[in-house]
Amino acid sequence: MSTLTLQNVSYKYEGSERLVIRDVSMSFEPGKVYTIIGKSGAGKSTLLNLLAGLDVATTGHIVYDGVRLAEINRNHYRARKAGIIFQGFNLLTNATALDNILLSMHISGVKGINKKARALELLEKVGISPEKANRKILKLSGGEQQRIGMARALAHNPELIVADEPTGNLDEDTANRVLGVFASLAHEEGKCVIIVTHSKEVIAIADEIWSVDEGVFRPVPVNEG
Ligand SMILES: Nc1ncnc2c1ncn2[C@@H]1O[C@H](COP(=O)(O)OP(=O)(O)OP(=O)(O)O)[C@@H](O)[C@H]1O
Repeated sequence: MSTLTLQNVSYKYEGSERLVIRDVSMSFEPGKVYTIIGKSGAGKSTLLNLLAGLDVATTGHIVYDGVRLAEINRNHYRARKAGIIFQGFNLLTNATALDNILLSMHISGVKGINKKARALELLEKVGISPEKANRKILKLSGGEQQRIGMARALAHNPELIVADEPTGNLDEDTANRVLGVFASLAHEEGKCVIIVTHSKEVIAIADEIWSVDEGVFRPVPVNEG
């Protein structure tokens, strides 16, 4: 398992002079849940995009497994190392939940396991029954789709899990189930889990809390989160 390190990372969007991430240096370790909190527009999603390899730092470096993300094949990084749970990460709506996951496994080159059994097991973990697994995405609710997105992100057994408001659409019981999955990924399977959230329940499972304000990141004592 590898550490994800940010070395003096700053970022500005193309065409803009304003830094939305300002000189961030921090490390994300395996085996921990991190939450990132902060006001709307503070820079949380921008940071997640950088960690997920969807964009590269304007200055500074993001290093994973000893290599700079800017210098590797980031498609490969996303397909093999990182599991990304974003609101806008669309599922194929005309395919079943199960097929969405099987397709993702195929793209990531998952081999040597019973893929269907693994997909059904992941869906069951996030509370999607085998009956719903065989339904087309467009016949499932927003919260169900969100959890299928989560199962899909976990399908290739990533070391790093990056999630943007993963409990946003969920009722309390379902949110608790999903939080249990995140906690067990970190604490039992040794994954690194990074979650952007406004939810107190999510913050409660964090080992480390970071607050972002105008692109500047600061640690928050866990009991004050
Ligand atoms: N594509 C873009 N081009 C230019 N500026 C952008 C772009 N996307 C976001 N921004 C700006 O960058 C800043 C940080 O945005 P970001 O989406 O990271 O905030 P956030 O903390 O995730 O907010 P929210 O909680 O509302 O999702 C904001 O001022 C936003 O307006």
